[in-house]
Amino acid sequence: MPQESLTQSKYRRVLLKLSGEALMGDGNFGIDPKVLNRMALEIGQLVGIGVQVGLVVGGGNLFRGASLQAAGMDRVTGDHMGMLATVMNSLAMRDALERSNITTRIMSAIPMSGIVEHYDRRRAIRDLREGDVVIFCAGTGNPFFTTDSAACLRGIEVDADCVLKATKVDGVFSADPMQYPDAKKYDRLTYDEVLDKKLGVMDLTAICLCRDHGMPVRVFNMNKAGALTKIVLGEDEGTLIERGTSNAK
Ligand SMILES: Nc1ncnc2c1ncn2[C@@H]1O[C@H](COP(=O)(O)OP(=O)(O)O)[C@@H](O)[C@H]1O
Ligand SMILES: O=c1ccn([C@@H]2O[C@H](COP(=O)(O)OP(=O)(O)O)[C@@H](O)[C@H]2O)c(=O)[nH]1
Repeated sequence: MPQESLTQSKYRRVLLKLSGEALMGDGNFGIDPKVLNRMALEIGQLVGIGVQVGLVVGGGNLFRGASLQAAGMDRVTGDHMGMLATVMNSLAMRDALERSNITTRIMSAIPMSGIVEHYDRRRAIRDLREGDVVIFCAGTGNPFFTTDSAACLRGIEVDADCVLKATKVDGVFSADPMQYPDAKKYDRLTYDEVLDKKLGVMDLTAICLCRDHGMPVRVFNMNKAGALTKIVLGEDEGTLIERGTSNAK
């Protein structure tokens, strides 16, 4: 790991959350290989400057328990399908990363011998220290949770400096910017402001977990080329959610 590079970056270790929907690109289901390759490139830039990268990939491009339930399926079965969807996305992401010569491990919350390793926190930390990208798949392993919560949980467990939530929008807004184009973007928010204002960018369980453990979360637009690298170099991209004061009023 290049020591002089490490001094440039604001973070030593990050937990990056990619939504499953981001992997669809312009499609409305599945995985777009062009998007995978672009993300691998961006993640490779982080690894190149010495940042340790943990990754959680969502499953919403394939299955979501809540949508399957709305179509009549048992919720827990739907959530199991959603968690398995995150495994498929993670396999595709590892493939893209390894084609870019980035050593990558996948650890699953649900044992899946022969396909991926079972999650082991100490092993994950060792692998991160060695510069491998570690993808945490199958969410938390439990129904009724989301991969946002899984990302925050794993981020806290492996002692990441920040959870970086990649989305389709530029940060956290006063209302969903997809529905309300006039919504105001926040640069900084406290956890309690996100909860009090019910800002829907991340589920509330995830925000509560981060609040209780002081884990900062930065929400940013993954479609902006170079945004991820700017963030680890300390630039003010997107919205930072953390303890303390804000500009939200
Ligand atoms: N207050 C808000 N600020 C920003 N985005 C919001 C807000 N409320 C809802 N959203 C929506 O949340 C989405 C981000 O969540 P994400 O996990 O990336 O998507 P999804 O849940 O569809 O997979 C954005 O695309 C945006 O439309
Ligand atoms: O700990 C978890 C994480 C995910 N899921 C299921 O997996 C689906 C896909 O995850 P998510 O919706 O978070 O994906 P994203 O929105 O990031 O694409 C969810 O809808 C849930 O059905 C779950 O049951 N438990």
